Amino acid sequence: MAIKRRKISVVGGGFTGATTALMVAQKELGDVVLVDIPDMEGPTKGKALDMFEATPVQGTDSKIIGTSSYEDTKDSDVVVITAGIARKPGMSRDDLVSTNAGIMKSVTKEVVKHSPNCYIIVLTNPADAMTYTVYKESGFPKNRVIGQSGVLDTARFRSFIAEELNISVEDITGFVLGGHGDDMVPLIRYSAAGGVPLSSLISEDRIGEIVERTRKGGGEIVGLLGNGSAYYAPAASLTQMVEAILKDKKRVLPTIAYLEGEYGYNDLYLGVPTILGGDGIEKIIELDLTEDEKSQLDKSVDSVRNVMDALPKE
Ligand SMILES: NC(=O)C1=CN([C@@H]2O[C@H](COP(=O)(O)OP(=O)(O)OC[C@H]3O[C@@H](n4cnc5c(N)ncnc54)[C@H](O)[C@@H]3O)[C@@H](O)[C@H]2O)C=CC1
Ligand SMILES: O=C([O-])CC(=O)C(=O)O
Repeated sequence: MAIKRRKISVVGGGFTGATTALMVAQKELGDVVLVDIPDMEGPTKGKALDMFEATPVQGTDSKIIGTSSYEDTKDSDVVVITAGIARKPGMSRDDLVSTNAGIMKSVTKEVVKHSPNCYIIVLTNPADAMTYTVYKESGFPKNRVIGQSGVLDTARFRSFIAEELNISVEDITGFVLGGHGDDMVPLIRYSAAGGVPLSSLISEDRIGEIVERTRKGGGEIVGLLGNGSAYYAPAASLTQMVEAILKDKKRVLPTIAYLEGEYGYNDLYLGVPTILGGDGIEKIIELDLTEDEKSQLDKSVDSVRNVMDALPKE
């Protein structure tokens, strides 16, 4: 049987969605379908066509189309959901909950109807609660519904550390746990530069400042942009996750995963270290936490549960 190209659909053709479509195509991970609402059909088609016209120059054979019809997404291997509203200065991610929960429900119905076997990656904020909403609405097994927060939060942390030490970003490893909010938990004990623990390279006070900047990393960009939120680093993070699944790379990446007892939490989507491969979240890695780390994680979980309490009830 002939080998078929992979198909990746990106729902929401705004800043993050369009940038993700471009990055996924640049990596030749498959053909890309960018979907938005009917009112946005023209701009969505225009963006996709513009990207497609870049492919001869870039030497990449990905087809890219824009559409408002889910028929075009039929039989996608991976669907990335970025649909919804983004925050503006003065807002928290949690202020988006009711509008975006409604959008998640309607989008998920269409995704499931047209691609019943796909892997779904959710970006839309508040990301932990939106991933939970998509999981419940889809009826998919938990390994096929994955949220994005930790790759981005860890990338921010790694960038700031690399800048501080003036060494390659590639040599910095780290993990950020917890909800995608201002009390996420960067795990210093598991962070290193070229394998050397951070605590022996940077003072405790300075690490504290970098942790704080990481926690507020999304807000820093919102403040600078003035009308919307980050999209280059979020799109790069989504692309890495799509690649991990489609190439069955079994990457160790922090993702928003469904917990059933892991870390002591139940019926909750939360950022934790996972193995991401050809079957989605193939494993949740349980790290030993100190009392202080666990209490920071509990605080982050309380924030996620508060947002979940604000989800529209059935
Ligand atoms: N989890 C994370 O790490 C991050 C999450 N985000 C979140 O991602 C979401 C998208 O952000 P941006 O792309 O910057 O926003 P944007 O406003 O540029 O794009 C959102 C797009 O979704 C579309 N849309 C709205 N309802 C839709 C529906 N029912 N079906 C299909 N498309 C629909 C809009 O027309 C718009 O084109 C926001 O909620 C933002 O907070 C953004 C960055 C990082
Ligand atoms: O800050 C926001 O609203 C968007 C986001 O989640 C991020 O950039 O981390």
